[in-house]
This record gives sequence, C-alpha cells and structure tokens, in this order.
Amino acid sequence: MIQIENVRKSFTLHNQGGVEIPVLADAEMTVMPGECVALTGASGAGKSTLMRILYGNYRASGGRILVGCVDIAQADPQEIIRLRRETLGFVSQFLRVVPRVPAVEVVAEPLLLRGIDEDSARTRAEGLLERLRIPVALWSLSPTTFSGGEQQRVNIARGFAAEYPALLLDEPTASLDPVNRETVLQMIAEAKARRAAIVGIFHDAEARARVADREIDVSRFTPVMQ
Ligand SMILES: Nc1ncnc2c1ncn2[C@@H]1O[C@H](COP(=O)(O)OP(=O)(O)OP(=O)(O)O)[C@@H](O)[C@H]1O
Repeated sequence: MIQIENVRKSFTLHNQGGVEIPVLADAEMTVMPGECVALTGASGAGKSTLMRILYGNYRASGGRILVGCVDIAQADPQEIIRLRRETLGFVSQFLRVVPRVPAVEVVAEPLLLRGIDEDSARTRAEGLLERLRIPVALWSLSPTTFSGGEQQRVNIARGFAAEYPALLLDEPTASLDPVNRETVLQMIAEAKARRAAIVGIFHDAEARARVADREIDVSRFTPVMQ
C-alpha cells in the first residue's frame, strides 16, 4: 500500500548562503495493508521529514513514494489533493484550528469532501467525538479555546472519520490521559483490522509496542557525510 524506494531529501537554506542539509539518503520502506510501522531514531534523524514527504508536504529530492498507485514524488498538486481526500489520512500532533468552525464540522469535513451526505457525516462525527469523550456542550463550538488534549482528540476524530486505506500518525497519544490514550490505541487496532496501512511516530514506547508490527530506525537513512 505504501512503498518508498531510494528516497533522498536535502534542504537548501536559501537565506543562509544556500547551505545544503542532507537528511535522508536511500530511504526504503514498504507497509502492507493491515500493518503498522513505527518510525524510530534519535531526535533530528528525519522521522518528521519522512512523514511530511509521505503526505506530500515536502517534495523528495529523488526516489519513488508510492501510496496505492500514485507516486507522490511526481504527483501534481491536484493528484495530491485527490489522494488526501480518498486514500491518505494524516493525524498531525496539533490541530490546525480554523476560527468559527464548530468541532463537529471539523470532524465531518473529510466525509463531506468524499461526497457523503450531511446527516451521515454528522452522525459519524458525533459518534467519534462521543467515543473520544469530548463533552456534548463543546461539539458546536470552535476548538480554538479547547485544551491541548481536547484539540488532539478532535484531530484524531477527524483523521479517523473517513477510514482511509493509508494513515500517517504523528504522536497520536502525546497529550492524552490514560483512558483516552487507551481509546486511541483501540482505534488504531481497529484501523489495522480493516486493513489500513499505517506509519506512525510514537515516542510513547509502550503505545508503540502495542500497535506497531515493525520499527524502522530512520537513522539508517542518514546520509554519510563526505
Ligand atoms: N524545513 C526544513 N528546513 C531545513 N532543515 C530542516 C527542515 N525540516 C527539517 N530539517 C532538518 O532535518 C533534520 C531532521 O529533522 P526532523 O524534524 O525530520 O527530525 P525528527 O527525527 O522528526 O526529530 P524529532 O524527534 O526531534 O522531532 C534536522 O536536522 C532538521 O534540522
């Protein structure tokens, strides 16, 4: 479902004399449907960079990144938008809050974009908010004023709403209490059971051990300095 081959990435710092920072070289990885792969490695190894490349936020300097049959390294912006709508979800660490949009609409949006009717989308969104213990009184409010953990749960509800075949998770349990953390681990297990291919960064070692089938240490892709 997700396959990367020979991926390279270096950053050019244009505002600092064009300095090149090589971050990844010869990165390879395959994630099958129903599998969860955890990216590990020291701080600065390139875990977030690899996730952003997989989501199409950063363009790889070379190589192939297949999600389904789309090569993200070559895809144009329209193809990436379609891929994100139909195939690839991303639960980032922080919710990008749009003022005045109620939490329930934030969660339902990916479903509406897929053409699901408003009532069904809303029912599913409410079900997820309830499961993640967001108080009903907050559903119709913008998450702008929500606590860190509440925002993270709204973000998780949004990421899991559409049941994507491929899912990227960046620290999904980071600021959660034990009960909600347990719910999220269960949701990840259910996504695997419905054959989603998952790539995650989990600093929480116990969570990682519970959901990940394999670990890939990203430092093995650190370029050798000449
Ligand atoms: N936009 C950018 N411009 C320049 N350099 C960047 C950029 N993003 C990341 N880097 C560099 O790439 C390297 C890898 O960073 P990255 O955030 O991917 O590491 P990480 O493994 O996710 O670390 P952490 O566990 O601390 O989040 C770092 O040296 C960082 O400085």
